[in-house]
Amino acid sequence: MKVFITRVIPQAGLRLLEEAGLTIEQWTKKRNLTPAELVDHCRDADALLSAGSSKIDAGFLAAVPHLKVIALHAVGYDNVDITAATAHGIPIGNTPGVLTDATADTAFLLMLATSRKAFYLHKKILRGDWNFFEPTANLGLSLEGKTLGIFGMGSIGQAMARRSKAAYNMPILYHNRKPCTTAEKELGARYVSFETLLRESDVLSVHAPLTADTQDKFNAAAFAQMKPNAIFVNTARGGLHNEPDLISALLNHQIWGAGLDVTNPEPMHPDNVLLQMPNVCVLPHIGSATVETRDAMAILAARNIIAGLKGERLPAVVNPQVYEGKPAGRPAL
Ligand SMILES: NC(=O)C1=CN([C@@H]2O[C@H](COP(=O)(O)OP(=O)(O)OC[C@H]3O[C@@H](n4cnc5c(N)ncnc54)[C@H](O)[C@@H]3O)[C@@H](O)[C@H]2O)C=CC1
Ligand SMILES: O=C(O)C(=O)CO
Repeated sequence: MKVFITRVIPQAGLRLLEEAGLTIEQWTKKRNLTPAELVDHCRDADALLSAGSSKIDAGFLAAVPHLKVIALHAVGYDNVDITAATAHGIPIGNTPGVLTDATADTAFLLMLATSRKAFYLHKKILRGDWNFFEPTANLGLSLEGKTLGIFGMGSIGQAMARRSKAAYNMPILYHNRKPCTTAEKELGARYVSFETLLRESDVLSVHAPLTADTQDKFNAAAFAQMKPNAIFVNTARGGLHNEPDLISALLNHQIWGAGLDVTNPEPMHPDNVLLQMPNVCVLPHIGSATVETRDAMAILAARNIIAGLKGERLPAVVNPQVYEGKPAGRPAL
């Protein structure tokens, strides 16, 4: 049995696939696959391990309906047409939980770095602009006791809230599809409307998936309702904020700063005006990028592949509907 992998992934995951006796083909070029290349490489594959943002859409799935399983090296699955995959009976695996802490750390890092203009001031030194001490220069904002707003109080949102409350005693507001009793009991978090979240947050951190409902959720109208000293943090997906509207909001001082681990498109062009702004910090989508986390993601993705090829339920499945009313899979391994 063959698995095609769209990136080079950690050895920890490859080892599991090899031990399961699978033939492995990895895409090693330093560029994304074209849709046609992805189809070509999956024609003789039994499973796909997708690490990156390859579009797994209805057209791709119709071209390779024989795939027994698709495992994502990610928790986000906005690049997958889940309805089409389910219609083809293809289980989609992802990697929830194992990357929660690393990504929450990244959101916390961006909150702190942005509040103190850390990335800009570092570049100032590199430019030879560190001349003499001025009590009124290079000033940032304190976080102690400021209000943190979480948009999407799921695993990572709760982890970000936990860190921020522990570190700066920040009162927590959140907006979510439904109330989160865990966050309310543990952190005293308060469920509020989206509008209230915009109006009352001193730091607003985004942790919801990219969906039709959340696409461009943070647009000109949203930024106009935020506090002029507010910091916007996005470690979810770039598609949740409208970049031209964010740039305008920053230039017009409608919000104070922004910390982004995700942008749209990715990678961000080095000439992007956001990279010149003192109160903006941008990272290259490294939310889950620790050795330990990426190993854990690769292992979980490999376990999803192996289970799928055995016709067993995936350890982490996005579309459990594929198992409804289906006879136990024929062992393929
Ligand atoms: N920058 C990075 O490297 C990483 C980014 N991510 C992104 O973070 C997202 C969240 O990951 P997890 O916390 O593990 O997911 P999760 O499923 O635990 O939490 C997502 C939360 O968003 C809420 N939500 C969904 N739609 C919403 C809406 N329209 N309005 C308000 N809330 C809504 C859900 O109710 C849920 O509480 C992922 O979907 C992914 O896009 C995740 C890991 C790494
Ligand atoms: O897991 C995800 O959704 C990512 O963005 C990469 O870790």
